[in-house]
Amino acid sequence: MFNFMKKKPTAQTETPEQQAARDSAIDKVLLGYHVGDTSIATMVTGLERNGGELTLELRLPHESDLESIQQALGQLLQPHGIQTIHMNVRISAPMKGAEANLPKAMPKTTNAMDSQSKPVAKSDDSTVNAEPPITKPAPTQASLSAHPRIRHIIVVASGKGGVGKSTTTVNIALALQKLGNRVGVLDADIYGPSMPAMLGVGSVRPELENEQFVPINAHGLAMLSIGSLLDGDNTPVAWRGPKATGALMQLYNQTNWPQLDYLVIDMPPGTGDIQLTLAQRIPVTGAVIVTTPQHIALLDAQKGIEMFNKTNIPVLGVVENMALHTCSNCNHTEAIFGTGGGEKIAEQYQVPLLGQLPLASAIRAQVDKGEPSVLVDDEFASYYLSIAKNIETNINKFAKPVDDKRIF
Ligand SMILES: Nc1ncnc2c1ncn2[C@@H]1O[C@H](COP(=O)(O)OP(=O)(O)OP(=O)(O)O)[C@@H](O)[C@H]1O
Repeated sequence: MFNFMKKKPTAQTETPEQQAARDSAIDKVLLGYHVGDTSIATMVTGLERNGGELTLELRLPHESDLESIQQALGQLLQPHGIQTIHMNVRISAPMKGAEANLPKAMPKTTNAMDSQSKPVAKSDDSTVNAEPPITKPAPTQASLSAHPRIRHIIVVASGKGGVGKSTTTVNIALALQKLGNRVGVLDADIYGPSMPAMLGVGSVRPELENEQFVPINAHGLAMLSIGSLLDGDNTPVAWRGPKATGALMQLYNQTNWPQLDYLVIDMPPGTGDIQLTLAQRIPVTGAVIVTTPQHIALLDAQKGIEMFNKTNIPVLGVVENMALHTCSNCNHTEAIFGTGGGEKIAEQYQVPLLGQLPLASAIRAQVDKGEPSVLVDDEFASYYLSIAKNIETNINKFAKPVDDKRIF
């Protein structure tokens, strides 16, 4: 089920349970309604509900019959308490050379009770009007409510792939658990979901309970990965745009997360649309940026920090991975890539340097075995524990305001 819900604080008297039930019913309607052969849920790029008022952002195929979509959704959603639907529609450009008679835009507001709604405006100018701008501003972090059962959401990001983000995520999550916290992990790395293998649960599939995913118990962590939902072994997922963000939002929203002190999200590498959308839709307490000492990785890390600054997500700090080399023969540790990269970036952007990690074949060997360093408490566990302690020290000042209606 797709769920793009952003709950706005309203004067409504819905309890969180009622909100969740209504949101879930709306998701089902969207999932079950098809445009051509495709569920309209995959065309939703934004969704917000405020009581009986629903705002949908949609990207529809150019041949869509907007008027009948509008009326059908109105009728289907009315039994679920939706009286008004606001729709902002982008129409995909037609195939080159195709005849087109594209609608300009949906009427801004539709009364779902009114089956005699006005015809959709049409335009003959397909080139100019194929992509009418979305007029609604993107959601901001300040407008997102905290998850009812999750105290802190931490995203672990890197501007560049292969810097050890997932290895660091899994070890930090285990370290936070070791410090006495209830911890969940959401593997959002659609390009190479590696959490299940790193936690030794690669072949386990999550169960469904009341149409919600039940996270996999991975050494005490509540883990869910886009990889756990794929049949293939290590095939990178080439999803893009709304489909990817829709699937990831579904993992976040449609999962029966237990009571958690921390949900650690392993983000896809990079600073593109998917990362930006996730950062705008999930109520994040703070971001951890993983980088390596090499200059190019640092430049990419800067892009990451700038993206989080733009979306008003506090950067909890930078982790410099593979900063030191530990010789597997003599255990001597040395900064073979030079020193000071992480410190420089931390200083420049006024963010803490949470820690520096050695490049050590044992760290790789442990995650390859599905038994990360912190789990087996090897000589590298203390580095991750120290980072987790630094995160704990910093995080409370960034905590999201707690909703009065929280159910714990
Ligand atoms: N500190 C380290 N010492 C030695 N090897 C490491 C270290 N950190 C990560 N690795 C290894 O580097 C490789 C890449 O790590 P990882 O998959 O965590 O990176 P990533 O940034 O998540 O990659 P991607 O962006 O492709 O998902 C893995 O083989 C991992 O075992």
